[in-house]
Amino acid sequence: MMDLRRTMLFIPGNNPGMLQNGGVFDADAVILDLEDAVSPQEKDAARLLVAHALKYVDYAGSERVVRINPLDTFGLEDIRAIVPCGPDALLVPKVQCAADIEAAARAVALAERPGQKPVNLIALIETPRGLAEAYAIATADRRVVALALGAEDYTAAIGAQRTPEGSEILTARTLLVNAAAAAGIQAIDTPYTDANDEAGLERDTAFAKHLGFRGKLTINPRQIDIIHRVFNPSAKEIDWARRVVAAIRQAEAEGSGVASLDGKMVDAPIVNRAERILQLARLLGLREEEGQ
Ligand SMILES: CC(=O)SCCNC(=O)CCNC(=O)[C@H](O)C(C)(C)COP(=O)(O)OP(=O)(O)OC[C@H]1O[C@@H](n2cnc3c(N)ncnc32)[C@H](O)[C@@H]1OP(=O)(O)O
Ligand SMILES: O=C([O-])CC(=O)C(=O)O
Ligand SMILES: [Mg+2]
Repeated sequence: MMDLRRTMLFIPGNNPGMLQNGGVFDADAVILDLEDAVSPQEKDAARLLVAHALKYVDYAGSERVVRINPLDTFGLEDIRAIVPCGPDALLVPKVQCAADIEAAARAVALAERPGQKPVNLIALIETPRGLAEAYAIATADRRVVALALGAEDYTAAIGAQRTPEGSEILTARTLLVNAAAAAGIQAIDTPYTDANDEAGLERDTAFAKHLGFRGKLTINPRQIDIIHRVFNPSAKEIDWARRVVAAIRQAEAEGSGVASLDGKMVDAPIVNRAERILQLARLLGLREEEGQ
Protein backbone atom coordinates (compact mmCIF):
# COMPACT_ATOMS: atom_id res chain seq x y z
CA MET A 1 0.00 0.00 0.00
CA MET A 2 1.58 3.16 -1.23
CA ASP A 3 1.15 5.75 1.47
CA LEU A 4 1.65 3.38 4.34
CA ARG A 5 5.25 3.53 5.57
CA ARG A 6 5.03 2.10 9.08
CA THR A 7 8.03 -0.10 8.31
CA MET A 8 10.73 0.47 5.70
CA LEU A 9 13.04 -2.56 5.76
CA PHE A 10 16.68 -2.02 4.75
CA ILE A 11 18.07 -4.84 2.65
CA PRO A 12 21.82 -4.72 1.94
CA GLY A 13 22.19 -4.34 -1.83
CA ASN A 14 25.17 -6.70 -1.96
CA ASN A 15 23.32 -9.66 -0.42
CA PRO A 16 21.54 -11.73 -3.09
CA GLY A 17 19.81 -14.01 -0.56
CA MET A 18 18.30 -11.14 1.41
CA LEU A 19 17.31 -9.30 -1.79
CA GLN A 20 15.59 -12.44 -3.04
CA ASN A 21 13.59 -13.03 0.18
CA GLY A 22 12.80 -9.40 1.00
CA GLY A 23 9.21 -9.66 -0.26
CA VAL A 24 8.04 -12.22 2.28
CA PHE A 25 8.08 -10.08 5.41
CA ASP A 26 5.11 -7.77 4.69
CA ALA A 27 7.09 -4.59 5.32
CA ASP A 28 5.22 -1.55 4.02
CA ALA A 29 8.38 -0.67 2.09
CA VAL A 30 11.69 -2.34 1.32
CA ILE A 31 14.81 -0.19 0.92
CA LEU A 32 17.38 -1.87 -1.30
CA ASP A 33 20.56 -0.26 0.01
CA LEU A 34 23.45 0.87 -2.18
CA GLU A 35 24.93 3.20 0.46
CA ASP A 36 26.25 2.35 3.91
CA ALA A 37 25.43 -1.37 3.94
CA VAL A 38 27.73 -1.74 0.88
CA SER A 39 31.52 -1.25 0.94
CA PRO A 40 33.08 0.98 -1.77
CA GLN A 41 34.62 -1.94 -3.65
CA GLU A 42 31.22 -3.64 -3.87
CA LYS A 43 29.25 -0.63 -5.19
CA ASP A 44 29.25 -1.73 -8.85
CA ALA A 45 28.23 -5.30 -8.08
CA ALA A 46 25.49 -4.14 -5.71
CA ARG A 47 24.07 -1.76 -8.32
CA LEU A 48 23.71 -4.68 -10.75
CA LEU A 49 22.14 -6.90 -8.08
CA VAL A 50 19.63 -4.23 -7.06
CA ALA A 51 18.71 -3.48 -10.70
CA HIS A 52 18.15 -7.19 -11.22
CA ALA A 53 16.06 -7.49 -8.04
CA LEU A 54 13.82 -4.59 -9.13
CA LYS A 55 13.15 -6.37 -12.41
CA TYR A 56 12.71 -9.93 -11.24
CA VAL A 57 11.94 -10.16 -7.50
CA ASP A 58 8.30 -9.94 -6.37
CA TYR A 59 8.21 -7.58 -3.39
CA ALA A 60 4.49 -8.25 -3.06
CA GLY A 61 2.69 -5.19 -1.69
CA SER A 62 5.85 -3.48 -0.41
CA GLU A 63 6.81 -0.11 -1.83
CA ARG A 64 10.17 -0.56 -3.59
CA VAL A 65 12.68 2.06 -2.50
CA VAL A 66 16.40 2.19 -3.34
CA ARG A 67 18.84 4.06 -1.10
CA ILE A 68 21.31 5.57 -3.54
CA ASN A 69 24.71 6.97 -2.60
CA PRO A 70 25.18 10.70 -1.95
CA LEU A 71 25.21 12.71 -5.17
CA ASP A 72 28.86 13.73 -4.69
CA THR A 73 29.99 10.08 -4.67
CA PHE A 74 28.16 7.44 -6.72
CA GLY A 75 24.64 8.90 -6.53
CA LEU A 76 24.28 10.06 -10.13
CA GLU A 77 25.54 6.73 -11.45
CA ASP A 78 23.04 5.00 -9.16
CA ILE A 79 20.18 7.15 -10.48
CA ARG A 80 21.07 6.43 -14.12
CA ALA A 81 21.20 2.67 -13.50
CA ILE A 82 18.29 2.27 -11.09
CA VAL A 83 15.56 4.67 -12.24
CA PRO A 84 14.89 2.87 -15.56
CA CYS A 85 14.26 -0.33 -13.55
CA GLY A 86 11.12 1.28 -12.10
CA PRO A 87 11.57 1.72 -8.33
CA ASP A 88 8.71 3.49 -6.55
CA ALA A 89 11.08 5.87 -4.76
CA LEU A 90 14.72 6.71 -4.05
CA LEU A 91 15.98 7.37 -0.53
CA VAL A 92 18.58 10.12 -0.93
CA PRO A 93 21.13 10.09 1.92
CA LYS A 94 23.10 12.99 3.45
CA VAL A 95 20.79 15.59 1.89
CA GLN A 96 22.13 19.01 2.93
CA CYS A 97 19.92 21.55 1.19
CA ALA A 98 17.18 22.12 -1.39
CA ALA A 99 19.75 22.17 -4.22
CA ASP A 100 20.64 18.53 -3.49
CA ILE A 101 17.01 17.50 -4.01
CA GLU A 102 16.72 19.67 -7.11
CA ALA A 103 19.81 17.97 -8.57
CA ALA A 104 18.48 14.52 -7.73
CA ALA A 105 15.06 15.36 -9.23
CA ARG A 106 16.69 16.62 -12.45
CA ALA A 107 18.77 13.45 -12.77
CA VAL A 108 15.71 11.28 -12.10
CA ALA A 109 13.67 13.12 -14.75
CA LEU A 110 16.45 12.52 -17.30
CA ALA A 111 16.70 8.82 -16.41
CA GLU A 112 12.95 8.02 -16.45
CA ARG A 113 11.68 6.14 -19.45
CA PRO A 114 8.70 7.61 -21.35
CA GLY A 115 5.45 6.57 -19.68
CA GLN A 116 7.19 5.37 -16.52
CA LYS A 117 5.43 5.99 -13.20
CA PRO A 118 7.19 9.02 -11.67
CA VAL A 119 9.82 8.05 -9.12
CA ASN A 120 9.33 9.66 -5.70
CA LEU A 121 12.10 10.92 -3.45
CA ILE A 122 12.53 10.48 0.30
CA ALA A 123 15.18 12.71 1.87
CA LEU A 124 17.34 11.15 4.57
CA ILE A 125 18.16 13.93 7.01
CA GLU A 126 21.33 12.95 8.83
CA THR A 127 23.62 15.98 8.89
CA PRO A 128 23.43 19.14 11.02
CA ARG A 129 22.93 21.31 7.93
CA GLY A 130 20.31 18.95 6.51
CA LEU A 131 18.33 19.25 9.73
CA ALA A 132 18.63 23.05 9.69
CA GLU A 133 17.32 23.10 6.10
CA ALA A 134 14.73 20.34 6.48
CA TYR A 135 11.70 22.42 5.43
CA ALA A 136 13.44 23.77 2.32
CA ILE A 137 14.45 20.20 1.48
CA ALA A 138 10.91 18.91 2.03
CA THR A 139 9.46 21.54 -0.32
CA ALA A 140 12.27 21.55 -2.93
CA ASP A 141 10.43 19.30 -5.40
CA ARG A 142 7.01 17.68 -5.77
CA ARG A 143 8.63 14.26 -5.86
CA VAL A 144 9.53 14.48 -2.16
CA VAL A 145 6.99 12.39 -0.21
CA ALA A 146 8.74 11.98 3.14
CA LEU A 147 11.65 13.03 5.34
CA ALA A 148 13.48 10.29 7.24
CA LEU A 149 15.86 10.74 10.15
CA GLY A 150 19.28 9.04 10.13
CA ALA A 151 20.36 9.38 13.73
CA GLU A 152 23.60 7.40 13.53
CA ASP A 153 25.27 9.79 11.11
CA TYR A 154 23.60 12.79 12.74
CA THR A 155 24.78 12.07 16.28
CA ALA A 156 28.27 11.25 15.00
CA ALA A 157 28.36 14.61 13.19
CA ILE A 158 27.28 16.68 16.20
CA GLY A 159 29.52 14.74 18.57
CA ALA A 160 26.67 13.37 20.70
CA GLN A 161 26.65 9.98 22.37
CA ARG A 162 24.03 7.59 21.07
CA THR A 163 21.87 5.99 23.78
CA PRO A 164 18.96 3.52 23.64
CA GLU A 165 16.72 6.16 25.29
CA GLY A 166 17.56 8.75 22.64
CA SER A 167 17.49 11.99 24.67
CA GLU A 168 20.30 13.18 22.37
CA ILE A 169 17.98 13.03 19.31
CA LEU A 170 14.79 14.48 20.80
CA THR A 171 15.33 17.91 19.25
CA ALA A 172 16.27 16.43 15.87
CA ARG A 173 13.15 14.28 15.93
CA THR A 174 10.76 17.10 16.74
CA LEU A 175 12.37 19.48 14.22
CA LEU A 176 12.07 16.82 11.53
CA VAL A 177 8.43 16.09 12.36
CA ASN A 178 7.67 19.82 12.23
CA ALA A 179 9.42 20.36 8.89
CA ALA A 180 7.61 17.39 7.33
CA ALA A 181 4.24 18.49 8.72
CA ALA A 182 4.78 22.06 7.46
CA ALA A 183 5.41 20.62 4.00
CA GLY A 184 2.46 18.23 4.24
CA ILE A 185 4.58 15.08 3.89
CA GLN A 186 5.41 12.11 6.15
CA ALA A 187 8.11 11.89 8.83
CA ILE A 188 9.86 8.52 9.17
CA ASP A 189 11.94 7.77 12.27
CA THR A 190 15.53 6.53 12.52
CA PRO A 191 16.10 2.76 12.89
CA TYR A 192 16.45 1.05 16.26
CA THR A 193 19.80 -0.61 15.74
CA ASP A 194 19.70 -3.37 18.38
CA ALA A 195 17.78 -6.07 16.51
CA ASN A 196 17.62 -8.26 19.64
CA ASP A 197 16.12 -5.72 22.05
CA GLU A 198 12.37 -6.09 21.48
CA ALA A 199 11.27 -4.15 24.56
CA GLY A 200 13.60 -1.29 23.62
CA LEU A 201 12.28 -1.26 20.06
CA GLU A 202 8.68 -1.16 21.23
CA ARG A 203 9.39 1.70 23.64
CA ASP A 204 11.33 3.67 21.03
CA THR A 205 8.63 3.17 18.38
CA ALA A 206 5.83 4.17 20.75
CA PHE A 207 7.78 7.35 21.56
CA ALA A 208 8.27 8.07 17.85
CA LYS A 209 4.51 7.68 17.23
CA HIS A 210 3.83 9.96 20.20
CA LEU A 211 6.06 12.63 18.59
CA GLY A 212 4.24 12.47 15.26
CA PHE A 213 6.27 10.06 13.13
CA ARG A 214 4.27 7.92 10.69
CA GLY A 215 6.76 5.07 10.42
CA LYS A 216 10.23 3.81 11.23
CA LEU A 217 13.24 2.69 9.25
CA THR A 218 13.73 -0.99 9.99
CA ILE A 219 16.91 -3.08 9.88
CA ASN A 220 15.72 -6.61 10.66
CA PRO A 221 12.59 -8.57 9.70
CA ARG A 222 11.99 -9.44 13.37
CA GLN A 223 11.30 -5.75 14.02
CA ILE A 224 8.38 -5.53 11.58
CA ASP A 225 5.49 -6.96 13.61
CA ILE A 226 6.43 -4.94 16.68
CA ILE A 227 6.57 -1.68 14.74
CA HIS A 228 3.29 -2.39 12.92
CA ARG A 229 1.56 -3.15 16.21
CA VAL A 230 2.69 0.18 17.64
CA PHE A 231 1.68 2.29 14.62
CA ASN A 232 -1.66 0.53 14.11
CA PRO A 233 -4.46 2.36 15.86
CA SER A 234 -5.42 0.45 19.02
CA ALA A 235 -9.00 -0.67 19.70
CA LYS A 236 -9.12 2.05 22.34
CA GLU A 237 -8.02 4.73 19.86
CA ILE A 238 -10.56 3.56 17.27
CA ASP A 239 -13.35 3.53 19.85
CA TRP A 240 -12.38 7.02 21.02
CA ALA A 241 -12.26 8.30 17.41
CA ARG A 242 -15.72 6.92 16.64
CA ARG A 243 -17.18 8.52 19.75
CA VAL A 244 -15.55 11.86 18.86
CA VAL A 245 -17.06 11.80 15.36
CA ALA A 246 -20.48 10.81 16.75
CA ALA A 247 -20.33 13.58 19.36
CA ILE A 248 -19.42 16.31 16.85
CA ARG A 249 -22.10 15.15 14.40
CA GLN A 250 -24.69 15.42 17.13
CA ALA A 251 -23.41 18.86 18.16
CA GLU A 252 -23.49 20.03 14.53
CA ALA A 253 -27.07 18.78 14.21
CA GLU A 254 -27.84 20.98 17.17
CA GLY A 255 -26.12 23.96 15.52
CA SER A 256 -22.84 23.94 17.50
CA GLY A 257 -19.21 23.43 16.38
CA VAL A 258 -18.09 22.26 19.80
CA ALA A 259 -19.12 19.08 21.57
CA SER A 260 -18.32 17.52 24.91
CA LEU A 261 -17.14 13.93 25.29
CA ASP A 262 -16.60 12.53 28.78
CA GLY A 263 -16.33 16.12 30.00
CA LYS A 264 -13.59 17.04 27.49
CA MET A 265 -13.95 19.59 24.74
CA VAL A 266 -14.22 18.25 21.17
CA ASP A 267 -13.60 20.76 18.39
CA ALA A 268 -12.06 20.84 14.92
CA PRO A 269 -8.44 19.74 15.70
CA ILE A 270 -9.68 16.88 17.85
CA VAL A 271 -12.07 15.80 15.10
CA ASN A 272 -9.20 15.95 12.59
CA ARG A 273 -7.11 13.69 14.81
CA ALA A 274 -10.03 11.27 15.18
CA GLU A 275 -10.64 11.21 11.44
CA ARG A 276 -6.98 10.42 10.80
CA ILE A 277 -7.17 7.46 13.16
CA LEU A 278 -10.32 6.16 11.43
CA GLN A 279 -8.76 6.67 7.98
CA LEU A 280 -5.68 4.66 8.98
CA ALA A 281 -7.86 1.95 10.52
CA ARG A 282 -9.85 1.72 7.27
CA LEU A 283 -6.66 1.61 5.19
CA LEU A 284 -5.39 -1.26 7.34
CA GLY A 285 -8.77 -3.03 7.25
CA LEU A 286 -8.87 -2.87 11.05
CA ARG A 287 -12.13 -2.96 12.87
CA GLU A 288 -12.48 -1.81 16.45
CA GLU A 289 -12.47 -5.30 17.86
CA GLU A 290 -9.33 -6.21 15.90
CA GLY A 291 -7.12 -3.38 17.14
CA GLN A 292 -4.47 -4.22 19.70
C1 LIG B 1 22.73 3.16 10.03
C2 LIG B 1 22.37 2.53 8.75
O1 LIG B 1 22.81 2.96 7.71
S1 LIG B 1 21.20 1.27 8.79
C3 LIG B 1 21.01 0.73 7.18
C4 LIG B 1 22.07 -0.19 6.72
N1 LIG B 1 22.06 -1.37 7.48
C5 LIG B 1 21.47 -2.51 7.02
O2 LIG B 1 20.97 -2.54 5.90
C6 LIG B 1 21.44 -3.70 7.94
C7 LIG B 1 20.37 -4.70 7.54
N2 LIG B 1 20.25 -5.72 8.52
C8 LIG B 1 21.10 -6.78 8.65
O3 LIG B 1 22.04 -6.92 7.87
C9 LIG B 1 20.85 -7.77 9.75
O4 LIG B 1 19.49 -7.83 10.09
C10 LIG B 1 21.67 -7.55 11.04
C11 LIG B 1 23.16 -7.51 10.72
C12 LIG B 1 21.25 -6.23 11.70
C13 LIG B 1 21.36 -8.70 12.02
O5 LIG B 1 21.76 -9.91 11.41
P1 LIG B 1 21.33 -11.32 12.00
O6 LIG B 1 21.39 -11.29 13.49
O7 LIG B 1 22.08 -12.36 11.25
O8 LIG B 1 19.79 -11.41 11.58
P2 LIG B 1 18.78 -12.57 11.91
O9 LIG B 1 19.44 -13.68 12.66
O10 LIG B 1 17.58 -11.95 12.51
O11 LIG B 1 18.36 -13.09 10.46
C14 LIG B 1 17.27 -13.97 10.31
C15 LIG B 1 16.92 -14.11 8.85
O12 LIG B 1 16.49 -12.86 8.33
C16 LIG B 1 17.31 -12.46 7.24
N3 LIG B 1 17.51 -11.02 7.34
C17 LIG B 1 18.12 -10.37 8.35
N4 LIG B 1 18.10 -9.05 8.12
C18 LIG B 1 17.49 -8.87 6.93
C19 LIG B 1 17.18 -7.73 6.18
N5 LIG B 1 17.51 -6.51 6.60
N6 LIG B 1 16.52 -7.90 5.02
C20 LIG B 1 16.18 -9.13 4.58
N7 LIG B 1 16.47 -10.26 5.26
C21 LIG B 1 17.10 -10.12 6.43
C22 LIG B 1 18.60 -13.22 7.43
O13 LIG B 1 19.26 -13.40 6.18
C23 LIG B 1 18.12 -14.52 7.99
O14 LIG B 1 17.59 -15.31 6.91
P3 LIG B 1 17.72 -16.90 6.91
O15 LIG B 1 16.95 -17.37 8.12
O16 LIG B 1 17.09 -17.29 5.62
O17 LIG B 1 19.17 -17.19 7.01
O1 LIG C 1 19.95 3.69 7.97
C1 LIG C 1 19.52 4.80 8.21
O2 LIG C 1 18.73 5.44 7.57
C2 LIG C 1 20.07 5.41 9.32
C3 LIG C 1 21.23 6.11 8.88
O3 LIG C 1 21.69 6.14 7.73
C4 LIG C 1 21.87 6.81 9.93
O4 LIG C 1 21.33 6.70 11.05
O5 LIG C 1 22.86 7.44 9.65
MG1 LIG D 1 23.44 7.19 7.55
